[in-house]
Amino acid sequence: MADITLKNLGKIYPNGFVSVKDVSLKIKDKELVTFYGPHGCGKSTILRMIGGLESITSGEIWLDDELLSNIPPRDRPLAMAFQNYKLYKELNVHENIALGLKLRKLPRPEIEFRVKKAAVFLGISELMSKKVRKLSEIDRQRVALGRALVCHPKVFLIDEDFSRQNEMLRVQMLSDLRRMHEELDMTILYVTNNYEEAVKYGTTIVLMKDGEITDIRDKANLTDYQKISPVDADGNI
Ligand SMILES: Nc1ncnc2c1ncn2[C@@H]1O[C@H](COP(=O)(O)OP(=O)(O)OP(=O)(O)O)[C@@H](O)[C@H]1O
Repeated sequence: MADITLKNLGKIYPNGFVSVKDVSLKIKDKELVTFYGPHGCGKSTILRMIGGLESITSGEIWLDDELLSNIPPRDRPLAMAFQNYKLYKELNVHENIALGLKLRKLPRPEIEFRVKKAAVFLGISELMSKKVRKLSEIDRQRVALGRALVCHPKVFLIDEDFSRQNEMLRVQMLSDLRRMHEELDMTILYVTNNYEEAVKYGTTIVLMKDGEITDIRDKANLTDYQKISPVDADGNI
């Protein structure tokens, strides 16, 4: 289970800027939620607060029945995808994927089982003994996904920033994520400035403006107009 509940969440940066205002949202287990809104509307701040990279000014974040702020960021059952995925280029693919599990001192057979399973899922089984520095960017991205996958995260957080400059990487990552969502039943939160993408991949689309949620749209119930436009009849997001 991985229900996420945001209760009256707020963020004021130290310089006084109010980035997120009183956001409440319930994300159900196994949803793929896309956050869409103009630059600076607070989407990434919400993701960073969930991930523990940013402190919360007010409100609460719950993961199922646990208050997330009680769990140190490194112990949260979350995975985050970022542009710089910190792979060790001189280690091979297997070593990179297994690294987190070895640090946690999991039994070797369990590590082997998880690494193999992730590699098959991501289609990189043939690459296990290759050094990361010899891989293409797409395969490196998959190794990074593999490293997250083997830790069995309940929730995946992705900011589109991670591949803003490379369209091919981005499309590949999104299709891998969709498979992870459909086949591994993961809860995924994805932040984007591209409405078409938000609708294509999201099961729920959260629209934001000026630090607030303005609409929550269920993909299954989108009108023809909402399928192509974030803007309502009054011209607002
Ligand atoms: N450390 C900070 N100090 C002050 N203001 C900040 C800080 N980080 C972000 N902000 C401001 O908070 C607002 C929300 O930022 P955030 O990155 O969450 O927006 P976003 O919706 O994800 O935008 P983008 O699509 O450009 O990434 C922006 O106006 C940003 O300038």
